[in-house]
Amino acid sequence: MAGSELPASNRSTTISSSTLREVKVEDAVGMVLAHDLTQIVPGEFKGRLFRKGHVVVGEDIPKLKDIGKEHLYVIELAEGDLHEDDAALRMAVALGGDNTVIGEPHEGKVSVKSEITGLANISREVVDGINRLGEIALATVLHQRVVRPGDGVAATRAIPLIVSEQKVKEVERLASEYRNKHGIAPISVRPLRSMKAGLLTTGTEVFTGRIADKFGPAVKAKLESLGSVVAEQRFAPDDRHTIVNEIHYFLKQGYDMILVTGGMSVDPDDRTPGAIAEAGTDIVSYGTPMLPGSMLLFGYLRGVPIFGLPGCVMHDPYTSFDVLLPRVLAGDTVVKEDIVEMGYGGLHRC
Ligand SMILES: Nc1nc2c(c(=O)[nH]1)N[C@H]1C(S)=C(S)[C@@H](COP(=O)(O)OP(=O)(O)OC[C@H]3O[C@@H](n4cnc5c(N)ncnc54)[C@H](O)[C@@H]3O)O[C@H]1N2
Ligand code: MOO
Repeated sequence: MAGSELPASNRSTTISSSTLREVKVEDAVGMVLAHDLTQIVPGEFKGRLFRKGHVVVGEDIPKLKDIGKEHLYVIELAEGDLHEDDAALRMAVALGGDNTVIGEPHEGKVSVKSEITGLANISREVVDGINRLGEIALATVLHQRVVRPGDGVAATRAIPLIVSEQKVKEVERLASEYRNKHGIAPISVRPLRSMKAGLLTTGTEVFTGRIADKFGPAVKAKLESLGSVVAEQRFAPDDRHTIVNEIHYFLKQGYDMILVTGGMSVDPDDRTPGAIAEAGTDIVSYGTPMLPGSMLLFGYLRGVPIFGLPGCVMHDPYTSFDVLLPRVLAGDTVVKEDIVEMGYGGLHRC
């Protein structure tokens, strides 16, 4: 029942059986705003100028005109329809789970934020299924991304001002189907365990003191930023036998993880991959399809995760180590297919 032939002040639109009636801003004094109104001043401000529920007063009129509003809506919601804020909120409540917190509706949007440092668990299947429905939108970070307290993990949004409740019920159905099947919400954050690592730094140039060690501080900082520690660091020359012995020493100490740095590439003095294998490691992969970090080795030595860390981990903030370390800390068993999948989207720097 769109009435475009009527004067603007009387114009109304019907969505499902709800009605949106347009009122000229000059006639809107005393009226309650039906939704948040946004102002954008590039480089200065983007946000809510007026909040849903605000009662319009005379001095609002020039401000409303400044943001391009000549008319405001009066909403008469029909049974079975939802206001954008309520739709976005119900979606977020249905989707958000462990270690997430849901924000207040804002301009038809609700954010789901992380409460902890952890690994985002995002079901791509659920996200795509929801975005196929139309009229509603769900944007998320990538699955397995490290998030910090307060980081956004997802945001829900209603596209029109009024959304059929059926759409939201379908979101709720998809979310609860996922929860029943996987025992976790489709959008959640998995905590990281605190692990103690043994760190072996190889390289004759470092062992003999020709150059100062730069790997130790870098690896310690990476672990500490995720709540773990390097419990002990030791040094070895580029000698396979010594490296094997040092790895076995760490194993005996009962550390949760063993890290070996340097000597991971193609030179004759690069003894680390051979030594890790000789120590008895079940190698999941030597080589990862990600740059930087392509020469990384990952395996398990009697169940203990062991990494061979190539040179770039020393100086690059985001390498294959920064992808795999949080997976290990989250308690995942890393398999070959996890490594295979790192190549798609894995080019960060070369
Ligand atoms: N021809 C090829 N060259 C390179 C390849 C390749 O496949 N073919 N791979 C490249 C990649 S990727 C990496 S990463 C680097 C280095 O790999 P390595 O792990 O073998 O590193 P190193 O040879 O042991 O050392 C390289 C460089 O870094 C210095 N270093 C090592 N450890 C320390 C330390 N603890 N503190 C300070 N500095 C350290 C070392 O002295 C060397 O200057 O290889 C590429 N090349
Ligand atoms: O393993 Mo290299 O570290 O890709 O740069």
